[in-house]
Amino acid sequence: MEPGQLVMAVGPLAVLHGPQDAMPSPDALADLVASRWPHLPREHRALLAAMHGAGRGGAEPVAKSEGAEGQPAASGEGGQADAAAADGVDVHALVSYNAYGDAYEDLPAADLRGATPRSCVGLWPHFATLNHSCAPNCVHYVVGDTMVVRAVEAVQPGTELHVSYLGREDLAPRQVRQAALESRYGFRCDCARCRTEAELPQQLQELLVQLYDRSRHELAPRFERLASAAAHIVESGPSSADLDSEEDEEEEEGEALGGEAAAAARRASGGAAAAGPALTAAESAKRALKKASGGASPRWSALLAALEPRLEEAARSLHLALKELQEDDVALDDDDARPAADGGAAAAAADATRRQRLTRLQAAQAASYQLLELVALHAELTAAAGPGLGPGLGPAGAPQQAASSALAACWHVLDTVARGSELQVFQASKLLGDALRTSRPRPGAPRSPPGGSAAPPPPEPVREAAALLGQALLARYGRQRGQQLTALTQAAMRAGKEFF
Ligand SMILES: C[S@@+](CC[C@H](N)C(=O)[O-])C[C@H]1O[C@@H](n2cnc3c(N)ncnc32)[C@H](O)[C@@H]1O
Repeated sequence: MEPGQLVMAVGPLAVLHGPQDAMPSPDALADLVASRWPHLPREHRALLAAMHGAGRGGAEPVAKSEGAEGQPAASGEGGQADAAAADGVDVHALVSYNAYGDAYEDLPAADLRGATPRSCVGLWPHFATLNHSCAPNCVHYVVGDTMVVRAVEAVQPGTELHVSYLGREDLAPRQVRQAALESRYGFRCDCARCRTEAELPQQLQELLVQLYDRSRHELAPRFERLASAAAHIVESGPSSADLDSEEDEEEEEGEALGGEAAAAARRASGGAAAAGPALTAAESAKRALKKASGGASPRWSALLAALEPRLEEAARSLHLALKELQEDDVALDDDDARPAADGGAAAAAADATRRQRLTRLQAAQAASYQLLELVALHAELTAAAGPGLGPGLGPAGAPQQAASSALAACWHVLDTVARGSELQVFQASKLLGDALRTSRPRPGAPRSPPGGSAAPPPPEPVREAAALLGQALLARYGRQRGQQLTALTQAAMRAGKEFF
């Protein structure tokens, strides 16, 4: 298969939809299947009964349904569940192992169809035959009712196709990923990425877990405070927010979040593929800043500045550990590093091999994604805070450049473990949006070179960002050309802007 090639586009046997960010519970899906059981065609019952964990008594302990934590046991199973049980099927077990749920369907596809994106939870029997890998060779997403699966790299005959079951927990260290898979799906992951990560020096593995915890529990809450402060500015104007004293700020720590951050937290707890709280809290800080008319206030800038040394300290310890690892390792072996002599097919095969043989450095970078993302967001917020307001501003343009290169680093990490993910598409569309904005001629500047009538070629950063977006779009949506590609690119950029 080639990158972007369609593996399947299949319909569900049962699906429930809800508004975006309010995913119906898997228990409700199990109830639906149980209530319809006596009326299902025999072949559908056979398909369901053949799913992993469906057999009563034969399954491992049932994983708790995602997104249904704290909810009372589903009602209404009654006699209908007995009908399934009489056929030897445990409907709740089969749903918990095989159902797919998402807080929102594919956003660029919904945009292109002019549809309002919905959440969903459903059973797609063909899709449920795919096993998990933490660095999968396929990407999957829902368009309307259809589950779409595409290869994201060249796949040789006989190679197993994998998807990721984890959503944004993909970007956590091995211990976190394995614990999630074990508790939800009852297996211990031993994929190529997990094995590579297990080969990292023990001290580095511990540091990666520490930094992940720190990103989520210490640094992300500070971004939440930033979001609360910006939301406050939106509601009451910059002056009153600036009057808050330092003591107030300390007291606020850990308090209920502002509107934007609370929405982000709700989103984060929405379901299977919802984003991790660290990421959404930081993203919401940026969204809130955008809404704050007049940009950053001095207080907001002070909070941003206070974050800098903490992030820097964490980033420095990671940087030193990775440098040490790099010195120990030959990152790519000679075969992988040599350019392919015989054209596209060989290059594609080399690319697939490289991804399957993730280097230790790549595995360590992927496990520290949460921190890299926060560093990138901090750089972005600093650039957005405007000249003279942000902390540590160097020469004009420097904060924007720092933000772009941090974002590009995130894109490359995603390319090793989450190629074709919506996050990779959105990071690339953000890069392109920023590159286009900074390359836009200033008001009053001549639009084309004096004496020349042809439009100038796009500046280098724009071309580079467009190429990264093109690669992510190819992996996720397959080969597109001409107007279709233009429409898809624009939809991805609109959806990315909405999302972040
Ligand atoms: C949706 S099913 C996938 C298809 C399943 N393997 C089958 O034969 O029907 C999910 C279950 O497959 C198994 N599984 C999926 N990925 C796995 C992996 N990487 N290693 C071991 N077991 C895996 C686990 O038992 C998990 O609960």
